Amino acid sequence: MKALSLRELEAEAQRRLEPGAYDLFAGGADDEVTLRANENAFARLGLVPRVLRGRGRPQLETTLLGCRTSMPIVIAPTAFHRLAHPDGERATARAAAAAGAIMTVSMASTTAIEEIAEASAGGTLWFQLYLQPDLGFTEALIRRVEAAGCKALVVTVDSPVFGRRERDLRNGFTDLPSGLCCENMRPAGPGGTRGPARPIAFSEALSWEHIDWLRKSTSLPLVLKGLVHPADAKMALERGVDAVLVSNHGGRQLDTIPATLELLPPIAEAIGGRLPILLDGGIRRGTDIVKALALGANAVAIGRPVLWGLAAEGEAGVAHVLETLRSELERAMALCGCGSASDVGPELLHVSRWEKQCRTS
Ligand SMILES: Cc1cc2nc3c(=O)[nH]c(=O)nc-3n(C[C@H](O)[C@H](O)[C@H](O)COP(=O)(O)O)c2cc1C
Ligand SMILES: CCCCC(=O)C(=O)O
Repeated sequence: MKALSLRELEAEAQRRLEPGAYDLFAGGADDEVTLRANENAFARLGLVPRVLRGRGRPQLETTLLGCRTSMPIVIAPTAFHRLAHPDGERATARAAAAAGAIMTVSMASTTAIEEIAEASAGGTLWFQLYLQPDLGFTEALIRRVEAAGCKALVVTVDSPVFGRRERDLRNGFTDLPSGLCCENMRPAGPGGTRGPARPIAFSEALSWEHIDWLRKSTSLPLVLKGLVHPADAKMALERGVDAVLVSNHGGRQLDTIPATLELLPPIAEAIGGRLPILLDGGIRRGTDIVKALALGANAVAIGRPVLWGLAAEGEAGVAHVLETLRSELERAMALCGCGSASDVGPELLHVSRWEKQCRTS
């Protein structure tokens, strides 16, 4: 039987995965406060629909950074797809392309970007980058990514150091199993060969100057991933980036960051419509997407659900995730009286009486 919801799909994936791999995908940092907060925030915010607006079937197509997409749902970068399923990132890319959705390939993919691009066969790929202190290596990787046809660089800025994931420490999960590696981290060797994969470096020295350097190093649009402070959103505007992705890394980096949904309104205010805003963290239902759009996001990104689909059924599982969320979003918009994203606004959100009182007192 096909999973009816993304939550059912997670249960199916958990049955299929080694416990250590499940924990690696499911887990967060420290006490996992942020991990839980992301999903809970959606449940706490109510929707108050409009009726009798006669808007017809909701239209979900949209354009992000010049890329057409069938719906405002992007695949967030997640590492190690071949740990979820032997077909790995190729399967994800095929499912995304068939659904007309954008896939963000992780720098820590277990399949090389060129092979993912081949599997994607004309689908839209973005590439996620951890800026490496070795700028020569970073630049060579950017050239690789451009040559493979990726349409944007998603630069992750929330990881000056790696978060502490206690499930992995408890499970002794420190390395990928033999035969798997971060294929994009293999520098070019002589005669078209590739050397052994380098470890991904996390650097506390990264600064806005590196973003300026990146801006000059590529003509690809730049998305900053992992912004949660409105002051940083203003900096992003000044530095000429092309979009921001409001993210707390799915609760895997700094624990106790509030839910991304709660952090979105001040960021949307700071950006003031001048850049597209994406949000990730805890999106599991079509109604979650309506809430993110109502608070100012142009699109959302999904991380773990894609891994659950992949683990459960490979390409067909990822296709099922995308189709489930697409149809849930369409139904939720119809039930809210919305014919397109432009109908989705804060008037649909329920601000409880006690919240109003807290704000005014
Ligand atoms: C297993 C796993 C691996 C991840 N790998 C990366 C990564 O390589 N690069 C990155 O920027 N974010 C990575 N993320 C964070 C996701 O891009 C995204 O921010 C997060 O998963 C969104 O939350 P969700 O899983 O609740 O949808 C990873 C998340 C998970 C769960
Ligand atoms: C070295 C791979 C990093 C993947 C990542 O970002 C995550 O697990 O959250």
